[in-house]
Amino acid sequence: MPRYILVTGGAGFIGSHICKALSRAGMTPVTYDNLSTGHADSVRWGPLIRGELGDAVALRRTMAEFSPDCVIHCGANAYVGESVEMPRKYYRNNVVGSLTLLEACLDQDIDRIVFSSTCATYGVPASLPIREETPQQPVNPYGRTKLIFEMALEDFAAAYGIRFAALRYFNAAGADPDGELAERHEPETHLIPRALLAAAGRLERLDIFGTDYSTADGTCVRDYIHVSDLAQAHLAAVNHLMAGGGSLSVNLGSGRGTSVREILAAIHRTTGREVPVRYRSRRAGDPPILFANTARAKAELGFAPTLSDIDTIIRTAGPTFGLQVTA
Ligand SMILES: NC(=O)c1ccc[n+]([C@@H]2O[C@H](COP(=O)([O-])OP(=O)(O)OC[C@H]3O[C@@H](n4cnc5c(N)ncnc54)[C@H](O)[C@@H]3O)[C@@H](O)[C@H]2O)c1
Ligand SMILES: O=c1ccn([C@@H]2O[C@H](COP(=O)(O)OP(=O)(O)O[C@H]3O[C@H](CO)[C@@H](O)[C@H](O)[C@H]3O)[C@@H](O)[C@H]2O)c(=O)[nH]1
Repeated sequence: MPRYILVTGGAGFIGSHICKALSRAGMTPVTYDNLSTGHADSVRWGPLIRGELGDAVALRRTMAEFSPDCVIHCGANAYVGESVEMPRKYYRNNVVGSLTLLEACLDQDIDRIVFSSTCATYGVPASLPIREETPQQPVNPYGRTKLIFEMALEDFAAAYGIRFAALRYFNAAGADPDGELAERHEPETHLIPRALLAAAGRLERLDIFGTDYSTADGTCVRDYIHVSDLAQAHLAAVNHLMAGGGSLSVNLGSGRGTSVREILAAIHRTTGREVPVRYRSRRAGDPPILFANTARAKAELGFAPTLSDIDTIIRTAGPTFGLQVTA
């Protein structure tokens, strides 16, 4: 009997890497995706069901057809800036759509859910490194929609006996080391792909948003985690729930902070290319420093990243943009 795992957003950047990892572990991912930002040609390891999170009928039909052991819920809108301008879209998709999915799970007796949450739920953290107990005080609509669904999961778990893993990703980056998948967002807003586009001459220059932060070099610090490491953490979470493990909320990061300037230095080191830059003012809503305490991921899921050093992240992402990288 094939073991099916339903992956919403499986055609997206992170979801497609998760599907590959599930397949390698002997499971069959069933992608449920409306292809709003995902790509059909990234769905290679199981069926693609083209559908909306808000479509309760299609969700129930898909669940009845495959009887998945677990749902991994990656489908969402995920641009912080857009969420400030278009909160309606974010509440509709990330809250109403996610609740429609959760109710369908209840109705179809699917009681294991892995959720793509985010360190954006912490807002400007009260202390560093960020622990799971650090107060969650999101500073933008995107982070709030993700926190609302975390709360729904907790309430549904207490009342209806579902079990969940809320995985709070830090900054996903890099690409499949085999070169089968890439980060393909349109528009691309993330730092590393934009910097690589600039290094490759496909973008005139990279805007650096703020050089006056109270960090060592004045630029923002983030915790970059390789997308294939993230995928492995999802496998660990699925296995945890399948083995009867309890609900948990876990940070997924490398545990290290890297500044914007350090990213540019790594690109120079690994590709030999300078990134042409322009200095701009701060981007609204950007916390100065975010990085994870990773102890719980290690203790509860046995998860430790192996590809998340910056040079490996750049080396795996570089070829997507036509850049030669050092071995
Ligand atoms: N990229 C990051 O650094 C990061 C960090 C923290 C959390 N996350 C979360 O991880 C998840 C995946 O992010 P990503 O970077 O791969 O984004 P992505 O845009 O590449 O993937 C999202 C996928 O969800 C699909 N989708 C969106 N709305 C849908 C709907 N209503 N019905 C069906 N499918 C829908 C899209 O078509 C796409 O394939 C998101 O939930 C995001 O909030 C991402
Ligand atoms: O052209 C650019 C793009 C970004 N940055 C800076 O680079 C850092 C990283 O930015 P970006 O790559 O856009 O990621 P975040 O804004 O940190 O958001 C990502 O990481 C979050 C977790 O930290 C997730 O929740 C979001 O979904 C995901 O988009 C920030 O300090 C930005 O100000 C620049 O200086 N220039």
